[in-house]
Amino acid sequence: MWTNMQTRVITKTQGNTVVVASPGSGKTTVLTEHIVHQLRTTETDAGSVMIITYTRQAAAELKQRLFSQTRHLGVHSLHALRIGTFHAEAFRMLLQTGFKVPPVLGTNEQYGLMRRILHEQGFSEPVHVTALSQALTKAKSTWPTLPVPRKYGAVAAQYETAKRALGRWDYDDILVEFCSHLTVIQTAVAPVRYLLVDEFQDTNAIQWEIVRAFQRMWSSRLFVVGDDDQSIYGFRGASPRWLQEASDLNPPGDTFVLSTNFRSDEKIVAAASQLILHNQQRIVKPFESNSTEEGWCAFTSWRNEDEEAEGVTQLLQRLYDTHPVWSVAILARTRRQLLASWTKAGRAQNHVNGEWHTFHSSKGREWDAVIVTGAVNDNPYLREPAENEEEERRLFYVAMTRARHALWISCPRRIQKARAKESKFIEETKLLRVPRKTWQGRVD
Ligand SMILES: Nc1ncnc2c1ncn2[C@@H]1O[C@H](COP(=O)(O)OP(=O)(O)OP(=O)(O)O)[C@@H](O)[C@H]1O
Repeated sequence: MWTNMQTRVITKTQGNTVVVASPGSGKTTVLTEHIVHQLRTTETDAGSVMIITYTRQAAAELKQRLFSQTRHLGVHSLHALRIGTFHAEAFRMLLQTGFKVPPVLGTNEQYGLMRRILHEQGFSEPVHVTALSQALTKAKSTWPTLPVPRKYGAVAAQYETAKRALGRWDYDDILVEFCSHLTVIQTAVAPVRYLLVDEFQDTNAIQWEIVRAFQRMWSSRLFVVGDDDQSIYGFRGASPRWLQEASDLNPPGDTFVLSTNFRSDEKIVAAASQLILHNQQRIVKPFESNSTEEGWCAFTSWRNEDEEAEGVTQLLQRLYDTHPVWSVAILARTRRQLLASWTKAGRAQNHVNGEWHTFHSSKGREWDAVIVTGAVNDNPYLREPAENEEEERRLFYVAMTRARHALWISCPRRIQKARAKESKFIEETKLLRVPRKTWQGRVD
């Protein structure tokens, strides 16, 4: 049963639409329903519609949802929809212009080339390869492209020369080249009359430029959904600013706020709401749970990572025994941290169920039970200290809001033999510390 606000968004057939929404409020669901409604009830030509998702996996899931939802509805034109990431759709359009598009370097090839150049310049790796690649991505996430920081200037120039000599592009070049060839694209490619973008809070400046270019070239209608509180790709130049800007450009009646969370039980929503209130730069919006269940939300601390891993393993075992059909995820801030806890948990016990994800890769997903591990300040697993506290808080918020019924937060007081301090975000959630013995609570 849709809420009134969801119904208004789904059935809107005129003008631009901006949907600003809280976690679990049905952004992706509403976008999918909206497009089905659009195709069923209006003369919209599916070939003139483009839907942008943030990852290839999200594009595949959206396609699957659309096809399964419309199987019995007589919508036959779905195959004509263009669904993909900004990069994939820009690449396809460049190919359609007849422009000679060179092969794009895969990540391993790109890192190999960078490593060779860094080695020749006497830099050490692997930290610098990652840092260089991120610096280049960030520079090219704006339009026109920004200069890279001075530290990387010489090596970045050499990398660009070497790449050109090989006759290759890298991933970041796709959007830069796209923006450089708008005139030919406008005439050679089937117009995009309706552009829909999911996860709009993770748009960067060059992607926003592409949205604006579509509007200039083809007067494209725009439908975007996003949650500024879930903007977590600042290191790639993403900013929640464009969601605000899209909303500001819209007449007030065309911006909608979805505030009812259909995913998480009450305590989880209450704790996450408390946390995100601490961010200053955000669109203030209500956030309430639709669930009639209290749910479970608890945190505890451990002497060290080994003890934490043992606690998590016991919890997983208990969950497996008491709630065998529940989906479970174990989340950590970084991949290295995840690997460390997975190894420790695996060593403690062979039988470990659940999916293991970083906070970033948990985005857009949901599980019945979520265990957030290694919740400390100044996380030693981060290669560079976190610069943007608000983005770190958003990451923690994304992790917490993946849970449907039970959320456990866990903090080791020593990491890699050094003292670690409990994450300040835990206090901000207003959760009270639970003794280790009763941490499992909900499943005991
Ligand atoms: N009106 C509704 N009634 C019942 N369930 C709903 C309703 N709208 C959405 N849902 C369910 O709520 C859950 C969250 O929906 P969805 O994944 O679309 O949210 P989202 O806003 O994209 O989430 P997030 O941004 O946190 O990833 C899904 O399980 C979806 O089926």
